[in-house]
Formats: sequence, structure tokens, C-alpha cells
Amino acid sequence: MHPLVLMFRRNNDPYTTSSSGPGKYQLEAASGSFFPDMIDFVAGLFGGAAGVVVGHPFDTVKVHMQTDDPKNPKYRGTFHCLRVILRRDGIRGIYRGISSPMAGIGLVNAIVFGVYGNVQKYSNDPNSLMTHFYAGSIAGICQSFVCSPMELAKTRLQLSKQIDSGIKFSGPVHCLRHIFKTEGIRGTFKGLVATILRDIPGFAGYFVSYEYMMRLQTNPGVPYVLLAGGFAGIASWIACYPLDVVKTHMQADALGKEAKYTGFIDCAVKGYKNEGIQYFFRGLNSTLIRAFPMNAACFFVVGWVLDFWHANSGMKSMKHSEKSLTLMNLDNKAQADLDIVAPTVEEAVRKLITENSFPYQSGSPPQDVVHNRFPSNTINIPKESKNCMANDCNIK
Ligand SMILES: NC(=[NH2+])NCCC[C@H](N)C(=O)O
Repeated sequence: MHPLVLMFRRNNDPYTTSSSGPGKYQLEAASGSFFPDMIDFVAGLFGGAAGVVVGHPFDTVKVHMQTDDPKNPKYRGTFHCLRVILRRDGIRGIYRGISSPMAGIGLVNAIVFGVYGNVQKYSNDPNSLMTHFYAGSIAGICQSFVCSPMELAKTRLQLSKQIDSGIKFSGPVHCLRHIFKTEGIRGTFKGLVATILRDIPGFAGYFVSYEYMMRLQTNPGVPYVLLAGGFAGIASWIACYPLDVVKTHMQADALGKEAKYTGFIDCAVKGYKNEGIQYFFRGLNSTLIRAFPMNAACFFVVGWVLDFWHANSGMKSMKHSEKSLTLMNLDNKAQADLDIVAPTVEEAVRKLITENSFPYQSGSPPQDVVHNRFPSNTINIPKESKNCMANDCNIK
């Protein structure tokens, strides 16, 4: 994704063709350069890592609850389960299996944010929620190929006390290698279909709900961004939870003759027959309790990294851009307007954008300026332009 980099300059700037007098401004958008792509990856990496640290203890609880014996349950609820594991296995028990999501999360997040952003950006109608819906779905499919084996290893490590494979795994790679050796490539990708089925609604719900919530506020502060990220995580899990239960059972199942289930449907049907509709919701509480802080942390850190980067590289990405686009002509804005509307340049520009329709020329898809996907309420204005506008209009 390429958050819009706005640049404004006076019309007598050599880059622009029209030549009206000084004191009149044009807004231009820099299309993304190579750098925003890389920074998205880094942002996803940090956001993902933050989310894993915050969320993993709850993930362990989730997997234990999902695979608990329904006839004779060991755990009375999320926090009971957390306490039992903590008492029995300590902090290590609760963080068991974290290396796998940690290691895989960079790749998964790069795929998720990369695919999502690009599909969204290059679609015909980048700002519609429908676009966010299918961009999220496609991202969900793409990341499944990495996510599925990763979660397979995670599930087996988390349940290592319950699933007796005769070996003590030293980590996810060891675990996956063992699976590959004994069960082949099919074994390594056990649960792939279930993962895809889960993550299409999962990531569609994730991004649509985040986007939707960010649009409700023009100028979201930190608490709001955390809230939006947290609720996006919750919405996403509600959209796909029953599929996640089936996925976990498939991945916890053995292969070959020992296997209890022949496939996704079989697993779902057997679970339902055994236990009724409840089967599909066991562990939902702990999942939602985990999803909130985890995704609040994830979206917040992603946004923070992107903001930090863009605040420090506005001019650079402008220079790297080969396209010069006149997005908005502010010729008709009187200087006096700017004085009144807002105390800072950013707010003045924001105001101008929200109050005007936002025409654009071909070459770059229209981008959401005000309601960025990420907390970016930063409108990135290069220092020189900013000083210039501040001086001219008497604002900060
Ligand atoms: N069901 C999903 N995969 N939803 C997307 C949310 C992903 C997020 N990293 C989480 O685990 O909460």
C-alpha cells in the first residue's frame, strides 16, 4: 500500500505548467516509489511481532480449550485455563510454540499487507469497502500457503503433551521436518484447505472492519486507533471462527491410518455429531480476548512505523516518483481561508481536502487521503513546502 504523499507548492514552481501568481497552491500526490513497498514489509514485520508477543499466551489457551475433552473438561474458561497452564508449566508453557509464529510472521505479514495493498490500489475503485473486502480475501488466500504449515507446527508444539509422536521437538523447523519425513509434503500442508477457507472471510472481515472504523473519524487519536485495530481483530475472528475450530482439529489429527478425519467436511460433521453446535465455538472467548490486544498492537505498530517513515521521507519519495500529478488546484482558495480554518499547515491542508471533491488525473488511482488505512493522520508535507505555506499564510 502506498499512503498518499501530498505535496503542495506554489504555482510558479517549475514542475507545474500553469503560472498563476504567488500565494496560490497546488496539491500533488507522489505515487509510491520503491521505498514505501519496503517500509510496508518492515512495518508488517514489527506490527506482527508486537501482536505475537501480546497475543501468544491467549493463543496457547485457545488451542488447549479447543482440544479439551468435552466430556471431562480440564478448563473452566479462558482465565482458568491460563492459570492452570501457568501453574503447571510456567511462563514457558504459556509461550510454548511462539517461535513458529514469530519466525513466520514477517513473511505472513509481508504477504498480507503487500497483496492487500496492491490489489486495493490497482483496483478500479480503490476506496470502496467492496474493494477492501476482496483485497483482504485475496491476501488471505495468498498468506495461507505460509500460514498453514506454520500453524501446523505451532499446533503440534502447543499440544506436544497431548499428541504423542514419540519425539520431543526442539522447535517448529524440527517439527515440520519430522512431519515432512514421515508424512511427506501432504503432511506438511495438512489443513491448507481449512486455512484458506478460514482466512478468506477472516482477512476480508479484518480489513473491511478496520477501514470502516477508521472512516468514522476524521482525526483518530491513539486510543481510537487501538480500539479500531482491536475490534477489527474481533470482527475478523467472528467471521471465521467455526472454520478455525475445524482447522485446528485437522492439524492436530494424525495422518494415514491413525487419522480420525478424511477431510474438512468429515471433520466438521464428526465434530458436530459428537458435540452439537457448541463444537464450533469452543475457545471463542479466549480467541476474542486474544484478538483484541493483539490486533490493537499490530495495527498500531504498523501505523506507527509507516508514519515515522513517511514523516521522515516525504521529499524523498516525491523525488523518486516519476509521475507528477496535479491532484487538486487550490487556486480558488483565498489566503484568508487558510488563516481561519486551522492553526497548523496539516490541518489547513486536511480541511481543504475534506471540503473539496478530490479530482485526480489518470496515472494514479485515487487514494484515500483523509481516512488512511493506518492511523496515518499525518498528512505528509515536505518541510520546504510547509515552511513556505506557513510563512505565507501565517500559520504554524
Ligand atoms: N482469522 C484470521 N486469520 N483473521 C485475521 C487476523 C489475523 C491476526 N494476526 C490474528 O491472529 O488475530
